[in-house]
Amino acid sequence: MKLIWRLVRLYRPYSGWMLLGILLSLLTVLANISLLALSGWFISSMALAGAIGGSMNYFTPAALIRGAAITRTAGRYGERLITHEATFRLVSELRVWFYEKLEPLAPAVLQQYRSGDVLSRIRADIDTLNNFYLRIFLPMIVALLATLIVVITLAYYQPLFAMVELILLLIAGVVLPWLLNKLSLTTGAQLVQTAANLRTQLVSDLQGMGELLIYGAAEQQAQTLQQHSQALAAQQQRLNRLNTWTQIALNVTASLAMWLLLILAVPLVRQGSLAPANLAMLSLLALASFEAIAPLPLAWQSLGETLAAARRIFTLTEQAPPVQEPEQPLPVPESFSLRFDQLSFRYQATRPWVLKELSFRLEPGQKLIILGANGSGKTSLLSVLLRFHEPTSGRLLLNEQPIQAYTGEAIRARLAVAEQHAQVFNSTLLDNLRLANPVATQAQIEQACSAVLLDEFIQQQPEGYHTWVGETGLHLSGGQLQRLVLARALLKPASVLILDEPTEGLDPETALSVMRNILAWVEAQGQSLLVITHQRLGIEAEMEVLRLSTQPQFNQLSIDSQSTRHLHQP
Ligand SMILES: Nc1ncnc2c1ncn2[C@@H]1O[C@H](COP(=O)(O)OP(=O)(O)OP(=O)(O)O)[C@@H](O)[C@H]1O
Repeated sequence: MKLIWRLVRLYRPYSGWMLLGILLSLLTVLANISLLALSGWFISSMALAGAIGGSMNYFTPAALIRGAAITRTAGRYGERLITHEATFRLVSELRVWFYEKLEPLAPAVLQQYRSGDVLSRIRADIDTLNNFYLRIFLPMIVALLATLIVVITLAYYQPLFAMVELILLLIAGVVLPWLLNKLSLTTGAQLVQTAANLRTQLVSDLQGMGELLIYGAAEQQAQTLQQHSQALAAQQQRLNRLNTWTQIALNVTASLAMWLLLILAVPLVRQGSLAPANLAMLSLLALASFEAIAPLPLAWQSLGETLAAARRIFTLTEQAPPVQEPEQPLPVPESFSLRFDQLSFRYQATRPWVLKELSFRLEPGQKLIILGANGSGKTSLLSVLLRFHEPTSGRLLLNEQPIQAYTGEAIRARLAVAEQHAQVFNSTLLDNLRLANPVATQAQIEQACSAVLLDEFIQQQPEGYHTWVGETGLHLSGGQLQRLVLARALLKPASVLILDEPTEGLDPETALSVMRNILAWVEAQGQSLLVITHQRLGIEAEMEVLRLSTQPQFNQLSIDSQSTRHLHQP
């Protein structure tokens, strides 16, 4: 119930559209019921008038029948138009809402999910939420209102008719759907999960197709995919079978209603307390009213599927962001110092410490290398600085104010970062470079590329800066990709340039030249420079060097013996 209430709240901005959809749908159903009932009355009246040689005014009923037919057609058209418009608007808004909810969770929380899983939630689960209004909420409300109107109409002629009709409508609208729901709830939830597993597996297999072929594991993966597909088909088949049987039971109940009313009405006609023409009208009214009930079994069946999709979406969106943003943030000045003060960090309370009581300082314009072996926590340190993770204890100060006083966005706006496994987008070199600085001039872009020695490669390309880099930069060599990421970071107008393993994939000669050029670049821009690396870069003499221990209990940074200068210690 809580889940349904949360769904209703999401739909609230579209309540006007939804209400109009419900009204049009109710009008259509009532027009259809009236059409059948009036036709029954009209044909019987005409036959009776003919039989006794009497006359009757057939203009009014004929006009009413025509009116009902037109209302039914126009109502159906309007209802489809409005309900689908409302749903499409809602789905597009839902995707944006979901994306906005994901943003603060990236990357810390999203790392716990497979990329295909998140993709599946944003696409298929949100699509499934369509069902809630179209297949569940609307048919239920319309069925309820139509039942009320039909039962009141029948009660006007004979309370017993109303009672019989109500019982049969309840069987068709509540008992049958309840049974179907009970039988299909587990399968419905399994179906959502299996479909999600299948998509996740497909995305992951397509991304890693190269490795699967190299390790000869493609056949095995294909078998897993086949198992998921077969499970999905079996679940869909079971749901379809259940649905077909329910529809049959529903039709039988509708016919039963018509026959029972006929049987109950005949003695009344004989007694003269019911007009003969009303016999056909009331029994056809009873039969037609089941049209309003017909979508209910499917509505209940969709409920399992829809609630499972909603649960998967809400589980993700309701995760607490790893970092709390301040209510009244301080502005981040253009130039600032950073100070780690006895800072410790671990990813979870149950996991080992990654950083332990770390203290160091980065002043404006300072150039610092943090040297540490693999797994010593260099990238984690960067994650804390970028506000992707909260320090577990100790303080990180920006201009001597706790980092929590600033928003993550404002801090990141002042930092230019070339991450170790940075993402490049499936676009041109230029687009990827402009990401860091959309207003960069061509001259600035060329300078940055020349600093990282990428200019020659770009000039050799027939399409120059418009060369396509491919998915995750696949059209580039490892070294070219690394230099593209470095050039992108140089282009960002930031106070601090941070490079994580900047020379990864570069040959020693290129690496040294690139690092020297970067030093000159930050000098010219007046930026601070923080380099984190596991290997010496050959520029240590021109920077301050700190060494990070691999064992967090000895994590205090030591000043590297080979460095020439001393670090500002807090
Ligand atoms: N998202 C994460 N969740 C849990 N543990 C993590 C996560 N990321 C890193 N770790 C762990 O934290 C430790 C430090 O990892 P980190 O990537 O910060 O080291 P590093 O010094 O950058 O290593 P390298 O030089 O190999 O890139 C490692 O033991 C790693 O397994």
